This record gives sequence, structure tokens and C-alpha cells, in this order.
Amino acid sequence: MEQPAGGRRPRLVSSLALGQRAWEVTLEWERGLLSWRDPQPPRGRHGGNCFVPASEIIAVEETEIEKQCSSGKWQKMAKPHAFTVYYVKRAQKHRWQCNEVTFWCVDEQLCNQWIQALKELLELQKSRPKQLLVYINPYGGKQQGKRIYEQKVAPLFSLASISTDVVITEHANHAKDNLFEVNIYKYDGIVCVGGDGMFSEVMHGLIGRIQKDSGIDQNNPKAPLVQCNIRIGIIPAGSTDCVCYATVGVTDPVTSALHIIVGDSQPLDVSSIHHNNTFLKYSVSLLGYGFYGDILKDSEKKRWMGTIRYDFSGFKTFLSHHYYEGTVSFLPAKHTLGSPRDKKRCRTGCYICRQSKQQPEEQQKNYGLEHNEDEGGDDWRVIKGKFLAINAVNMSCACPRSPKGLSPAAHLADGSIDLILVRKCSRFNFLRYLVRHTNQDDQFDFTFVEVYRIKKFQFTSKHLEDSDSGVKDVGKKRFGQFCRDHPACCCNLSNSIWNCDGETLDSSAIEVRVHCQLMKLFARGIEENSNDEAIYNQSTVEQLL
Ligand SMILES: Nc1ncnc2c1ncn2[C@@H]1O[C@H](COP(=O)(O)OP(=O)(O)OP(=O)(O)O)[C@@H](O)[C@H]1O
Ligand SMILES: CCCCCCCCCCCCC/C=C/[C@@H](O)[C@H](CO)NC(=O)CCCCC
Ligand SMILES: [Ca+2]
Repeated sequence: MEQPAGGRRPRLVSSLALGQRAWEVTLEWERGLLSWRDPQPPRGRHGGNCFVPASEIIAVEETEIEKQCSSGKWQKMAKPHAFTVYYVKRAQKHRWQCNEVTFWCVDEQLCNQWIQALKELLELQKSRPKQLLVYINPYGGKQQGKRIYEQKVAPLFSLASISTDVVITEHANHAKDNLFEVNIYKYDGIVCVGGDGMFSEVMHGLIGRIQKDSGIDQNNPKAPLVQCNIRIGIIPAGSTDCVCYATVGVTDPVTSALHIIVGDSQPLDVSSIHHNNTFLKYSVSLLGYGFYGDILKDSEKKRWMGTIRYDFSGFKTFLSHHYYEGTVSFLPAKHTLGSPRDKKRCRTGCYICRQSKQQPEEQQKNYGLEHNEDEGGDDWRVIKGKFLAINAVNMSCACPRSPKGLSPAAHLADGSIDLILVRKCSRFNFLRYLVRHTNQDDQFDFTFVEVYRIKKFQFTSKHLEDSDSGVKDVGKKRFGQFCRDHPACCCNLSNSIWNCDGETLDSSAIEVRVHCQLMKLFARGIEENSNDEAIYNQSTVEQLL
């Protein structure tokens, strides 16, 4: 072993056996890196260098071994000593797996020294959770939540010495209500096992609880909300799992569990939605009126169909081709560098999101000023029209159905919303628009599609305006009426509904405002050059360090 230099923690270098060969294993404290290399690779094979950053080591365990080797030099040993390192292995398409490597040696003291050193290194990973509160929706998606958690996630949490309190929900809003009752502050994070709806429930519980404890009135649309530092982890077990896909790059329970274990943190913008000074809901993914509202309305009646209900209702809604008249007013976002037509997408460590990081504090400081500007300024834009869809997205909304999402260049944490207006067009053109969500073509490159990066917006449907009801919702009186003058024209005098992250809103007239980085997830955003190889190679690590 190398000696300490200048009081620094020494580099640990030993010759340890891996399988039946001796490898040079190194632990570099300064760089937080475990590596091993085969000094004499067998002829014809490249001597691979393997690297694992400490931040991606899941656990270290002493390993009880029998005399397993039938040949080679270990065969003669009376009692070999061993330890196993569990670490993150990057598989294809942003998927992570738990890999393990077992090192052997004859010297018990050396083995213990390695275990001790690696455990100390893990102790230094301060952002890792130790205690989690887990909510499982047993009825989300394909009703596999409980099985997924017990078989794939719980064993990993236990390996990583994370203790958990698990609640299997018995009804909708169970998790949300529970979050107002329990001592949330003793947990390092909340985990939800389910889909976007379950995540939304947990998020409402957590954000609501924090505002309550801070004396903030959620009904005040202008209140500066208090940031939520308790992270939420999503184990995907729903039908769309858009929040998970758009923040991790894949919907895979093991990958998500590993992001929780390594203590990743991804800030997330949250929109608040109000009607007449009454708080309705928060949204993090899609707030959609028209097409996506109608899909939701129809699909809720078909929950028994499971995950394919959305395809069925999507097809039906496409054929019905309803458009809705109304007025959208919005305040464009000036603070952010990006635009919805950018080619560059929000990825791990996104510069545009980092640049927006100061915004929450600035917002608090300039609260009064900003408020006056917004109310009196000429910055608000007003668009009246006939729309097939009005979509306000806080993130790309990438999901397995649409891997680039509704707004591919939207940012997770830049304090802005992408507002997409799809005006009345032919069925054929709307189909062309939808198909572009699934290929590489630009879905905003149509005359009937507009996209704006904004901070706030309001919407009122035409018949609410006509009835002079202002923001009061009397639209339900006319619900279900269709255009008598043109029975086949698809003009729908009734309201659509708002689809808010897969849940319906009680009002069609709404005002929406985005809160920059209001909450955090156990995620890191989608990694740019996700490594499709089995393990870090030399160049990747050099880039990292
Ligand atoms: N025990 C339960 N019984 C009935 N409903 C529940 C229960 N627990 C949670 N819920 C509700 O079920 C709704 C849907 O759950 P979830 O989001 O997990 O699945 P999904 O709708 O199939 O998936 P996605 O939202 O990804 O499309 C949530 O709004 C949640 O409030
Ligand atoms: C001819 C092929 C055309 C295919 C077009 C596919 C376009 C798909 C875009 C999907 C965007 C999903 C946005 C996410 C919404 C979630 O907050 C929400 C809750 O889970 N899911 C839905 O509303 C469910 C929405 C389901 C939509 C089908
Ligand atoms: Ca955003």
C-alpha cells in the first residue's frame, strides 16, 4: 500500500483477485474513484481498465466464500477473504443496472481495510437518503406497483442500507392526506410507486404541507410559494409515466431506484393553477385543453382497460376532431436564454436551467415590483381563436409514446412554460402534427401551430366570455351543446376540460403561473451521451474528472 503524502488520505493500491486472476485495484480518495486493471491480460484480450466513481457505488459488503475455485492458486487457500462492491452499470438507452464485483485476497486485515475504506467513502456521499417514506398505488398502470416495489426496489434499498416506511394506498388521495399528518421532516425523501397521477398526488401533499407549515395561503395566486427541499423519487408503475421518462430518460423501476440511492437531485418547475382566487391544482407536465382534455375525459370512463385506454380514447378523440373557441392571454418569459424552437435539449446539468437558478430568490426580492409590472405592463399578449388543442408544458413531456415529447426543447427547471397553440385545421393536418411527435420532424413547423415560452397565462372559453361571466364558471349550463347551424362542422359550443398531469380540473377558466424550481426529484435529467457500454471506459472518466 502507498504511504500518506502531506497528511492526505493515502491512495489504496492492492493486488486482489478477481475470479482467478490478480488485478491491481486502486482507491483514489482525492478523485473519489475505485478502479481495477488486469496488469497481465491473457493473450489476445485487451487489459480493460474499469472505473467506478464513489458517487455510483451502491454498497460494499464482506462476502462469505467457500472454496469455490476448482483450480488455480486460490484452491490451496484454507480461508480466502473477500468483499463485494455493488455499483451502477450503465446499460442501453439511459437504463441503469446494479452490477457487482467481488475481490478476493488471502490477508484478512487487507480485506477489512478495503471494506472499511470503501464504507468511509460511501459515508462521504452526503446527498444520499437514509430514510424514505414510500407510497405505493396498487392500482396504477398495469396494477403491478406492489410487485415492482417488493421484487425490484425494496432489495436495492435494503442493500444500500436505506430504511423505509411503506404505505400501500387504499383510496385516491390517501397519500396526499397522509402527507399532511405525518412528520415529513424525519425523512430524506418521499417515494411514489405509480404513474403521473400518483406522483401528482404526492407532490400536492408535499408542496401543500410545506406551504401550510410556512403560513402560505395556496388560494392566493400571487403568493410566493416556499421551495420544497424534501426530494420525491418516482418508481414508474403507471400508464404514461411522463414525469419519470422526461427526467430520467427511461421508465424502468431499477434505474429510478438507483437514482434515488445515489442521491441525485433534479430541480423541477411547478405551475400553480387558480380560478377566481381559488387554488385548483399544481402541474409539472401537461396542462392540456381540447385534444388532451377530451382524451382524458373519455379515458377515465375506461380505466378498466388499463394502459391502452389512452390509445383507444386518443383514436376516438382524433376522429371527433372538436375545436374550441377562446382567449389565451400570456406573459412571455424574458429571463431565460432558451427558445422552444432550439435544437439543443435540456440535459443533465443544463446550462439554461442553472442560469435560471437565481430566479426564485430574485422573484422573492422583486415580488412587489414584478407583480405591478405584470398587471399594468404591455407585455401581456392576447390571442383569440379556434383551437384543437392548447397545451402548456413545464417539461418536454417525453414518454414511451412520444420519446421527444410535446415540446422537445422545454426545460425542467428554467422557470418557464412552453405554451403550444394548435389552431383549427383539417384532420389530415392534425394527424401530420401528431405523427411528428413520434419522428424527428419538427412538430412546430406548421402554419396552424404556434409555440411560446412564457411565465404566466390565462384562458377563458368563448362561451364563458359571451355569457359575460368573466372568471366565474357558468359554462356547465351549456355543457354538451353543439353547433346547430353546422351539425357536421365539429364546432363544439361546449367546453372541453383541462387535463392537468392526467387529472381533470374543475374549471375551464384558469390562470396559471410557473414557480421556478419549486421542488426536487431524485433524478439528474437525461444524460447527454448516455454510455451504452457495460462500464465506464477510460475516456469517459477522464471527461468526468
Ligand atoms: N388505492 C387506490 N385506489 C384507487 N385510486 C388510487 C389509489 N391510490 C392512488 N390512487 C389514484 O389513482 C390515480 C391514478 O394512478 P397512477 O397515476 O398511479 O396510474 P395511471 O393513471 O394508470 O398512470 P399515469 O398517471 O402515468 O397515466 C391517481 O390519481 C391516484 O390518486
Ligand atoms: C398516429 C400516431 C400519433 C401518435 C401521437 C402521440 C402523441 C403522444 C403525446 C403524448 C404526450 C403525453 C403527455 C403526458 C401527459 C401526462 O401528464 C398524462 C398523465 O399521465 N397522460 C395523459 O394525459 C395521456 C395522454 C395520452 C395521449 C395519447
Ligand atoms: Ca420549464
